[in-house]
Amino acid sequence: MKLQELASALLITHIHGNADTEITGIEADSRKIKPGDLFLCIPGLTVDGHDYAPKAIALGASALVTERVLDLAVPQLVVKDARYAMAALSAHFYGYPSKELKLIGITGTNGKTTSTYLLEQILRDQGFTTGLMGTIQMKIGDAYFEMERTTQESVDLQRSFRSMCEVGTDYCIMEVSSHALELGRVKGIHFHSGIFTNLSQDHLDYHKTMEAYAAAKGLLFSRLGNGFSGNSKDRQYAILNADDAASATFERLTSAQVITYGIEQPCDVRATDIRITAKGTAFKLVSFAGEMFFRMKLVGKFNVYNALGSIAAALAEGISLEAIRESLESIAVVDGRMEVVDEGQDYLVLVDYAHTPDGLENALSTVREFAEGKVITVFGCGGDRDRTKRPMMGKVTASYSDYLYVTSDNPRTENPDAILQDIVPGLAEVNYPENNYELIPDRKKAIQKAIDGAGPKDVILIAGKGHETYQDIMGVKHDFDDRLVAKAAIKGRMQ
Ligand SMILES: CC(=O)N[C@H]1[C@@H](OP(=O)(O)OP(=O)(O)OC[C@H]2O[C@@H](n3ccc(=O)[nH]c3=O)[C@H](O)[C@@H]2O)O[C@H](CO)[C@@H](O)[C@@H]1O[C@H](C)C(=O)N[C@@H](C)C(=O)N[C@H](CCC(=O)O)C(=O)O
Ligand SMILES: Nc1ncnc2c1ncn2[C@@H]1O[C@H](COP(=O)(O)OP(=O)(O)OP(=O)(O)O)[C@@H](O)[C@H]1O
Repeated sequence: MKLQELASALLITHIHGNADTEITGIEADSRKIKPGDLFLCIPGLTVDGHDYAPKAIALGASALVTERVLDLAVPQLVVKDARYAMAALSAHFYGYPSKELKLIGITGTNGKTTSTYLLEQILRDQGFTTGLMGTIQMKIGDAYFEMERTTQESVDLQRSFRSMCEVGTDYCIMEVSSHALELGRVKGIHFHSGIFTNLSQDHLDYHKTMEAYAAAKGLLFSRLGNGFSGNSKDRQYAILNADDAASATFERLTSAQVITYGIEQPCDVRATDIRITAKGTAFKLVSFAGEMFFRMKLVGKFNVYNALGSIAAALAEGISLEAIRESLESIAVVDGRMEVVDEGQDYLVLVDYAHTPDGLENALSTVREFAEGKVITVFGCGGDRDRTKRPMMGKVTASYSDYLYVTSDNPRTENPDAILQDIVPGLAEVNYPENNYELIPDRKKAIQKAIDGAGPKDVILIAGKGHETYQDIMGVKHDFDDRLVAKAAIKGRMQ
């Protein structure tokens, strides 16, 4: 594509340099430049992409997008906001692929990953070709890719959507993080529907206030507005959790058709008569499409919410309640979410990704409902992330646990002992007895100790890492998988 053609996406008519320069790719990271690429100079939060322009040119970049003219011998598109330009240009370069897919975005503090898998399963069982994007992985056709972030940068998103179109994808289900919404990563993307799971404290290191965090989430719904999805005449849906106060605001922001789901408040898709055991969840579904009993293998009331959001989205696509039930009942586990580590021991070991105060509260209140013995929790808090969450997470775990092992969870560049000390005031807040907890920064030792000390029928919840297979210490990712560590410890104890 010629540079001039690309510039038309931004209504730019003046180009510094040769407007006929051929652009064969588009990239915002100098380390990934290939000859012929347009390099976007993004002023970041840590470094300025303009500083990497010479490196990009040395690797073959044929033109630049800049926020100021650089004294470099390649054509330049000078823009006011390079991030915005990145979103608009990459959508244009890849031919607006999101208009060729039915894209369902899922946002909220907790439950995004789980919900993507539930909805994906329902749609696949109907014979649709699905793509998926989220924290654990991206799926394009039959290929799987590991993800660096929950929601990619706009260039990578558009590229991925184009690849999905090429393999005949009908639906893409993607997690949309608040960072992505705030940083404009999803600008210029046509969403068919949006699902909101819930809102509770997280990521305040970035958003600073809950109001700003909520406003970022709301951007998904304010964009779902014109009643039509891309070029097609399909109706857009905003699927909102009626039990979360933020939904009322999102409902006001959107002009898409709203479908509400929940347990407590009157709504369109509602679960009643909920039963929760260590083996799964049962509930009666009452909806505009009829009533039906569901029996899922997924554990926890929060998974009823995740199921309800997916049921509402699937009903909006015209899928029958019977078919939805069959799909949901076939799902055994979502990677690292309430995953049971079973070596035949007489106590229950669960690995769960809960890493927010609300996520922990949901996971632990569920465990409390079925635990016949003591509840023992192993958990920690991430380094270089929202510090105000730490005492809150301490308070929540203490409120629901009989014994606690406070340990490390990706300390990153922080001192692990200092993070543990930030959690302790939360325990004190609920007068948690000092001899009911131990601070063990070494996560492997903490898990081993929890398992060695468990009695018959006790439940050990190992929270925070879920599917993750590393521990980030000083920016280095060391192999670490809670499930493997727990398995080895259980076997070790049996010998
Ligand atoms: C807060 C945030 O999201 N920051 C993202 C942002 O960083 P930044 O603006 O500081 O960028 P930067 O690192 O200063 O770089 C500026 C520019 O220079 C370029 N550069 C940089 C170095 C170089 O050698 N060459 C080069 O070209 C970069 O590609 C970039 O275009 O742009 C970078 C480039 O795309 C991202 O890597 C970075 O994500 C960081 C790693 C991150 O941790 N993001 C997390 C917080 C995040 O996005 N999380 C959400 C939510 C997860 C959840 O819900 O739990 C997610 O969607 O994953
Ligand atoms: N609907 C929900 N409400 C509250 N907590 C939930 C819900 N669903 C899952 N959780 C808890 O949050 C944890 C993370 O779930 P999941 O990975 O689905 O969320 P997520 O929104 O994708 O998280 P992240 O943005 O950090 O990747 C689970 O392990 C569980 O403990």
